Amino acid sequence: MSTTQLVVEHLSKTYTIRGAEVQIIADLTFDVTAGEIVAIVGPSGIGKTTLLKCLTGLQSISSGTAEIHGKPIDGPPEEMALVFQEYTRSLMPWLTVEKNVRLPLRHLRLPAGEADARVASALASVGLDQSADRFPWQLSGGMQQRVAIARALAYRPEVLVMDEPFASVDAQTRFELEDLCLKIRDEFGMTILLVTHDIDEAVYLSDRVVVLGHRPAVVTRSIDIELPAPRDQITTRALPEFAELRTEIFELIRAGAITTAPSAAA
Ligand SMILES: Nc1ncnc2c1ncn2[C@@H]1O[C@H](COP(=O)(O)OP(=O)(O)OP(=O)(O)O)[C@@H](O)[C@H]1O
Repeated sequence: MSTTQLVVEHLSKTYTIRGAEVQIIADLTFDVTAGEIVAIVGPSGIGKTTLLKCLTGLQSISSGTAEIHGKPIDGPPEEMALVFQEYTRSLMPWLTVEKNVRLPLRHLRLPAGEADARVASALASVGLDQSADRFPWQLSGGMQQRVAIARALAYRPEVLVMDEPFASVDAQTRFELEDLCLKIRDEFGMTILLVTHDIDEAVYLSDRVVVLGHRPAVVTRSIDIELPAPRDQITTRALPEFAELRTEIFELIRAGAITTAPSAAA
């Protein structure tokens, strides 16, 4: 039976910019089921990162609600872990890979041996078990992003939230990291919520794509991606349905493009 995990109702967000109230997000309503991969897409500057910040408690919600398992989100929920695009800024360069992955476990007060087991298993899941003693700056960009993902995995969140996680790596590494996401979801039953600019990535990875558009932002469409599983970088992307979904989403994003600069709320 599917369980609704995250419920967003009439969420709006207003920033104060140069003394004026500017509404960025207007009245967003959607939910996420446990174990789903949901991609949020939309034109640049629409408010995708702002939405993730509201859902992860890093920014306050101006009105409406976001709840995880029925609990209002009003600070970083312990059920979530976040992976950002900028892995160079999220990893501690003076700590080894192993110590970076262990870092968020400190406050969980795990029984002896449990932290070691989680770190070892997370590093093995991302294929970095041989690199535990190296430092982030000794690794490639793709490997560093794997460390950031391993750190989130070791924490065992129910929901993994990622903001353009693969934007800074080369195309081949990007495909590998996308497949790693699918593997993580299958292995750990984790829910994944990600923002991406890459429409093909959104279609390839997701069970559902939520398209944001207009200013202030609304959900212009929530599209179920019913492509067959298991997904495969070559055969899935070659399917006619894949091309149809890509075109549909591209047109929705174009139609929802922001045509005016942010302006003060009425
Ligand atoms: N802390 C803040 N204070 C004031 N305005 C902000 C703040 N953060 C973002 N904004 C503004 O909110 C709008 C949405 O920004 P946001 O980064 O959420 O968009 P985005 O869709 O993630 O953009 P992109 O696709 O380019 O990364 C932009 O106009 C941005 O300048």
